[in-house]
Amino acid sequence: MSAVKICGLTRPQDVASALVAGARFVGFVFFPKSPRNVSAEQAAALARDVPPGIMRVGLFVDPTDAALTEVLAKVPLDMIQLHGAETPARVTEVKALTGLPVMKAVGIATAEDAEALWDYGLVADMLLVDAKAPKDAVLPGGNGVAFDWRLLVGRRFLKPWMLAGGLDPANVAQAIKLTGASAVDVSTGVESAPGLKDAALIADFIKAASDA
Ligand SMILES: O=C(O)c1ccccc1NCC(=O)[C@H](O)[C@H](O)COP(=O)(O)O
Repeated sequence: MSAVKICGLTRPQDVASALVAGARFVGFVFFPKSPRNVSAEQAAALARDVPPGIMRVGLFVDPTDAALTEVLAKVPLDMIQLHGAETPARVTEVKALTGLPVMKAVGIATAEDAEALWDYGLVADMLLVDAKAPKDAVLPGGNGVAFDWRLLVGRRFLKPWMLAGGLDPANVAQAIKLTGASAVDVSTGVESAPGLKDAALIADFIKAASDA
């Protein structure tokens, strides 16, 4: 049974759908170019109704210290997700600055990309193994693109990790079986439109992940 993170939540009803269906992580995107971007005030309202034990994850892309501090002053987050080009040293800095666990996203397209997982595993608390963004993409993640999951077969990880990238209710069981992922992350695959989650797709996704 894999734990599920539903990322890019923007509406109270979507947070409720994720919680009712059994999500263990909920993600809020702080990246103005994203259709899933939320302000600190919006995120604070969304995060307030999340019960203890469910991880509230704030997703940032190459954030400044000031940006992190400003959001954390308003939003009760449990984990920081770094989804930009942050170096291992920056991951360490963000952990120290925020006092929160950090999950570092690593984009994978080739076996060489996957090698970076080792260095980030030395410093991050968790790894998000995601597809590398397409060259012309505006967003560094959340593009609904999958990578070749066979690149992970037999790979050892230094830290707990989540599989992401182009997952949906139809393919998540196969992805879990192939990679052995004990946690999975989805955004696009449970949306009716960018930034708008679909309750039935969320429920189908979590059931498929739980049954895998
Ligand atoms: O979702 C966004 O808009 C976004 C913007 C900038 C960086 C990352 C972003 N999303 C990442 C995620 O939602 C997930 O952590 C993951 O990559 C899954 O995305 P998807 O392929 O859409 O399921």
